[in-house]
Parts: sequence; C-alpha cells; structure tokens
Amino acid sequence: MDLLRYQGIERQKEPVVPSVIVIGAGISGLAAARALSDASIKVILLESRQRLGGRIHTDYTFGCPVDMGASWLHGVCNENPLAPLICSLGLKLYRTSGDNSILYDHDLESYTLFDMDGSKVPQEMVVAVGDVFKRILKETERVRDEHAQDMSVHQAISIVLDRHPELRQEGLAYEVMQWYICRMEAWFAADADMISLKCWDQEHVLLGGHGLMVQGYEPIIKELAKDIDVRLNHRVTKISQEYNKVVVDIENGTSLIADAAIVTVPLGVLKANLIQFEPKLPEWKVAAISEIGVGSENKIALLFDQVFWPNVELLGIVAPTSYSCGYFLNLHKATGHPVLVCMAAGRFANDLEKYSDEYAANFVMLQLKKMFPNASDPVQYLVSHWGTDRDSLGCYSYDPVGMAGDSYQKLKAPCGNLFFAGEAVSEEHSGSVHGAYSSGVTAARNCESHLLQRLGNFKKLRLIFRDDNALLEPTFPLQISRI
Ligand SMILES: Cc1cc2nc3c(=O)[nH]c(=O)nc-3n(C[C@H](O)[C@H](O)[C@H](O)COP(=O)(O)OP(=O)(O)OC[C@H]3O[C@@H](n4cnc5c(N)ncnc54)[C@H](O)[C@@H]3O)c2cc1C
Repeated sequence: MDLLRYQGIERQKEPVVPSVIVIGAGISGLAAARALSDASIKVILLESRQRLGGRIHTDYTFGCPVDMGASWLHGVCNENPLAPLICSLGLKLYRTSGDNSILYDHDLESYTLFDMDGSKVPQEMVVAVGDVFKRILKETERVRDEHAQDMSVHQAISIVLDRHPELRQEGLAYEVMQWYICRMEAWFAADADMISLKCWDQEHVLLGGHGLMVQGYEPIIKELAKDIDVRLNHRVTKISQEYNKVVVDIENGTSLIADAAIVTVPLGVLKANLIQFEPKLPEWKVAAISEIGVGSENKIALLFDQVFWPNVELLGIVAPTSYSCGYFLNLHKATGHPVLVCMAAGRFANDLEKYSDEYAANFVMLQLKKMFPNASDPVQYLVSHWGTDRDSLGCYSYDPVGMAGDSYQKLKAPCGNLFFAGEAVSEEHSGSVHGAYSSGVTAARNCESHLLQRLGNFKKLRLIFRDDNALLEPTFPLQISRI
C-alpha cells in the first residue's frame, strides 16, 4: 500500500514524529488533541459539524450566552479536572446548590412550583413531599438488596409504595411527587421505568455542588482548541486498521493516515453504526455500545423583553404524571438576562423533536402561561434537537435496567491502535463535561504510551512544554457567586 497517496499527514523523515487522528471536536476530543499536541505528537482533529464543542454549544443569538447543551459544572471544587482551566480563564460560576444536595437536586430552596391552574404550591408541601420522596428512595435500597435481578427505579418505587401505603400521596401532593420524579428523570435524561435500580445512585459525585457557567462553556472550548489543527466539516465514515496504521475515510472522499486514532464521537453515533470499522469492532465492544443507554434532553430557551416571574432559580409546574410536569431554569437570577430555559427530558424530549421549533416554543409557552397568565410572548426562542441531530443522536449516557457492570470499561478499552474517549467511557463521571474531558486526557496518555512502546522514545523531540504542575494547582480561586 502506498501510504503517500493519502492526503493529510505526510510521511515523516527521521526522527519519527508519531501522528494521531482524533475524531470529534467535543470537549473529550479537544482534551485529547491538546494533550497529544503538548506531548509533541502530530495531531489532526476531525469534526463533522461546522463548529467546535459538540454537546457543548453556547448560543449568542439572544445577545447573551445561552448554553443549549451542558450548562452546569457538576462539582464546584478544585478536584474538578476543569477547575484549573476555569480559574485560569477567570470564568464565573453561579452556584445553584451546595454539598448537601442530592444527585438530582440542584436547589430545593429556590424552587417555586405551580399547579395546572396557576396556583402556587405551598412551600411546606414541596418540602414535605421532598422528604417523603427521599424516604421512598431510601427504601428502594432494601428492594435492591432483596432482588438479584435488576429492575427499574419506577418498579422499585411501586414496590415500596405497596409495602408502605403511608408514603403514598394524594391530590396535589401526588402531583408534587410526580414533579420530583420528573426532576430525577431530567438528571438521567431517561424515564424512571428505564433507569437501573442497581446503578442509579452509584455515581461518584464531586464535592462543591452544582454551578452554572455564567459566561457559558464556550470559552473553555476555544481555549482548548488554540493551535490545534482542527478540520471542521470532516465527517468520518470509515476507520480501518491496516499495517500498524489507522486509515480514516471522510465523507468528502479523502482519507487520512496516522499511527493511531482516538474515537470520541457520541455513543448515539456508535450505536447507529454511522462509522464503519475495518476490521469490525470485537463483539465485547459492540455489546458495550449496545448495553449503555443514551438519554434525551432538550432545551427551549425563551428571551423576553422583561422579567415577569419570581426571583427563584427554578420554576416548576406539577401535574398528574411526571411526563406532564415541567420546569424552567431562570437564567435571569444567574446572569441578569431575561431568559427562561425549559428543560425537557426522556420521552417528553423525544416527542418534542417530532414537532417544529415554533410548536415546541408555543407548547412550553402554554405551560408558562398556566403559571403566569400575564406572561408576554418571547422576543426570540431557541430549540435544541439533540436526539435527532445526526452528530449526537442523544444527549448523554445513562445506566438502563440490566446493564452489565463492566460496560463502561469495555467501551473505554482500546482495540490495538484505536482508542476511545467521550462522556460515555467515563466510568465515574459519565454524562458530564468533566467526565468527558478526563476521558480525553486519559485516552491521549494511553495512546502516547502505546506509541512510545511501538516507536521508541520520541519524547526527546518534545517541542512544546507545558508545566504539568500548573494544571494541578489553579492559579486563581474558583469565582463563585450567589446573587
Ligand atoms: C441538553 C444537555 C444538557 C447537558 N447538561 C450538562 C450539564 O449541565 N453539565 C455537564 O457536566 N454535562 C451536561 N451535559 C453532558 C455534556 O454536554 C456531555 O457529557 C459532553 O459535552 C460530551 O462531550 P464529548 O466530547 O464526549 O462528546 P461531544 O461533545 O458530543 O463530541 C463529539 C463530537 O463528535 C462529532 N462527530 C459526530 N460524528 C462524527 C463523525 N462521523 N465524524 C467526525 N466527527 C463526528 C460531533 O459533532 C461532536 O462534536 C449535557 C448534555 C446535553 C445534550
């Protein structure tokens, strides 16, 4: 095979500079490319979209940053792998909850809930039902211990309520309970009847609570991409491992060749077989791809000319089913801009994608008008489509009922000179930005060790030095506010 007929990375003269193709310019791909580039490895980053960031997408159409993908930093602490970057860029965080928040709870104190008739739900009831919900979840641990077979969180809640009728709620309190289930479903981006009882609370949560990125996540993406050879509009269609090399075919008909590749495309893209692998991926890898779930979450952001809602972080509407409940993030509290973001998850998020943006915006405005009959119409709106966008095909991974315990490890495991990164390979922090970032750094390190073993000590060629210690110790403290 004549390697020179491939475009892109040219055959190197001695001494050898290893080359790696990173596929996907989300946070994991950018982190991997940055780490490899800092280790003097030649990197090309291929991205199918016309923009960087993947499931991080800060939109500026409203004249202020609005994150249509990730918006929270989960774990506002120096141990968060993103802390050094956030600090060095001087980015501000608005903390919506502290250390004692539970997994799916961004801040109990600053919710205001309404019923379908627009009446405010008494705060004592919100707190009381929240306590009952915590007790129910605690009881599901017993159900888990009693059953060898996995089941859904929904099924376990039903078993608990059969055993403890005193925990059942009636009337408005029942609707508030549905709202808590809706919040939990939003965390996992999946309905309660799909979430694994065995796994749902096994996530390792960093300290420091949850903080909104006030200026959006985009500055981090820009910083990581500095000086990296990124090729936008380069959709990868095939990855072949040949003669100790990796050949990557691009939709535009060109091919690139390198010593190794790191695949960071979303799990949804792998599930849909949008990239052909030659030879085929081993069965254990294919099984992991199919076992891990991909959830759905969409945002409908609404810009108003003035604020007509109370000064709380979240506005919620309670309903007889978790599907019909709704909630809106009040960006005005965190950023000062008159923006509400409706967050839809699970089947509701999927269903919204079947309609036009106008329909979705009208639908959530109807919900808002139930809470605030005098609500003005939005000046502008934005609607995300993470589930049908062929570059994401879902929002982030979750643990479905019956998932094998080692699926994340298998998804992460390399196949020869092919490495895997992305939020879904992060065992401890899947579904998060910091988990995706770390997975990219880890894949780059593993890839570098692989190349060192195969090609010898190219380290002596180190062209760019980065002070590794500078990455460990943030120069400035995290800037956290609570207005
Ligand atoms: C609505 C929503 C809300 C979220 N909220 C939060 C939050 O508040 N906090 C948090 O920590 N996390 C949140 N997340 C999750 C977080 O956004 C992701 O975990 C993280 O951004 C994933 O990064 P990644 O690099 O793994 O994947 P991606 O960002 O998806 O990057 C993969 C890249 O691969 C590209 N690609 C796809 N196919 C191809 C191809 N064939 N060829 C070349 N390139 C391809 C894609 O275009 C994309 O740029 C949220 C996600 C969504 C969708």
